[in-house]
Amino acid sequence: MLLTRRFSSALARSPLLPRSLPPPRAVPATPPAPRPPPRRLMSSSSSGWHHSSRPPPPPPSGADKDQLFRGLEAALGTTFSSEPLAPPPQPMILVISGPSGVGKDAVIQRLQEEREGMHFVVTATSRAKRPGEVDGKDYYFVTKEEFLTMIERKELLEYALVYGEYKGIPKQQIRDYMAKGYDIVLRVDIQGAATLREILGESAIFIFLVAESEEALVKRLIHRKTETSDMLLVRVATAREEVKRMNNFDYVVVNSEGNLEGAVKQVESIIDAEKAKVHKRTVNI
Ligand SMILES: Nc1ncnc2c1ncn2[C@@H]1O[C@H](COP(=O)(O)OP(=O)(O)OP(=O)(O)O)[C@@H](O)[C@H]1O
Ligand SMILES: Nc1nc2c(ncn2[C@@H]2O[C@H](COP(=O)(O)O)[C@@H](O)[C@H]2O)c(=O)[nH]1
Repeated sequence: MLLTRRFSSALARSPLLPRSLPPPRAVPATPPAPRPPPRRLMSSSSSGWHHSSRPPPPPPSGADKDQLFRGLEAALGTTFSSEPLAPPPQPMILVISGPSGVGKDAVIQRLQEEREGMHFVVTATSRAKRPGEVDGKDYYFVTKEEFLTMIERKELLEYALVYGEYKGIPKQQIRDYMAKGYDIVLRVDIQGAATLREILGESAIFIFLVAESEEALVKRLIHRKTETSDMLLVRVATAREEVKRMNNFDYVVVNSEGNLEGAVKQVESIIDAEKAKVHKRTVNI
C-alpha cells in the first residue's frame, strides 16, 4: 500500500510523465471488493461478448512510452536493470543407454548434426575396429594393455567389459569440454549406466532408449550385419534382461522403426526441459 501511494504521488510529480496520459487514480483507503473473474472473449456469433463501458485508452506513442518508462524508474528510485533475470544455464551431462542395436549411435549422430554446444564423448575400447569406423571419432581404439594402463592411472570415469571387450569413458575429455561450457553426452551400455548412476547420482540425466518391440530390435540388429549369429544371440539375450532395468532411468524414449527423427526430437525436448529447470542439476567430475 505504502509503495503504491509513493508510486502514485511520485508519478504525479514526475516531470517525465507524458501530459496526455490520465493522472494516476487515487488509492482507495479500503481495498475494493473482489471482482468476478474476467469472462473469456467469445466469437461474435455468440451472445457472450464482454463489453467494457469505457473504451481502452489509445496506445502510448514511442516518446510517451519512453517517458512512462523513466517515470516508473523515478517512482521506484532505481533504474531498470538489463541483466538477465534467469540464471545462466549450467553444462549438463546426458547419459544415453539402451540395448545393443536400439539406435544409440544413430540418435547421437543426428543430435550431433542438430545441436551445437554439446560434446559427444568418444570412449576408449580394446575392441577391433569395424569396417568404416574411424579412430578418434567412433572410439579411441587401444590395445588391452593400453586400456589397463588407463584404468591404473584412474583416467576413466567408468569402464566395463562389454561383450568381452573393454570400454571406458576418459575423464579428462569431460572436464575439458565442461570447462568450455559444453553439455556432455555419454553413450554406454546398461551396466555402464548403472555405474554412472552410482558416481553421478541425480547430477546427470539418464535416458533409456528402446525399440517399439523386441521383434523390431532383433530385426534391426540382424539388418546391421555387424555380428555373427553367436554374437547376436548374446546381444539379444542380454537385451531381454536390460529392458527390465528401465526403472533406474529418468526418461524412456522409443526409437521406433523408420522414426529416428521422432526419437531425436524427444531427446531434444528432454534437453530443453532440463535446461529450463529452476533447480538445476550441478555436476562435479
Ligand atoms: N528408428 C530407426 N529405424 C530403423 N533403423 C534404425 C533406427 N534407428 C537406428 N536404426 C539402425 O539400427 C541399427 C542399429 O543402430 P545403432 O548402431 O545406432 O545402435 P546402437 O544402440 O548404437 O548399437 P550398439 O549398442 O550395438 O553400438 C543401425 O543399422 C541403424 O542405422
Ligand atoms: N559401459 C560402457 N559401455 C560403452 C562405452 N562405450 C561404448 N559402450 C557400449 O558398448 C556397447 C557395445 O558397443 P559396440 O560398439 O561394440 O557395438 C554399446 O552398447 C555401447 O554403447 C563405455 O565407455 N562404457
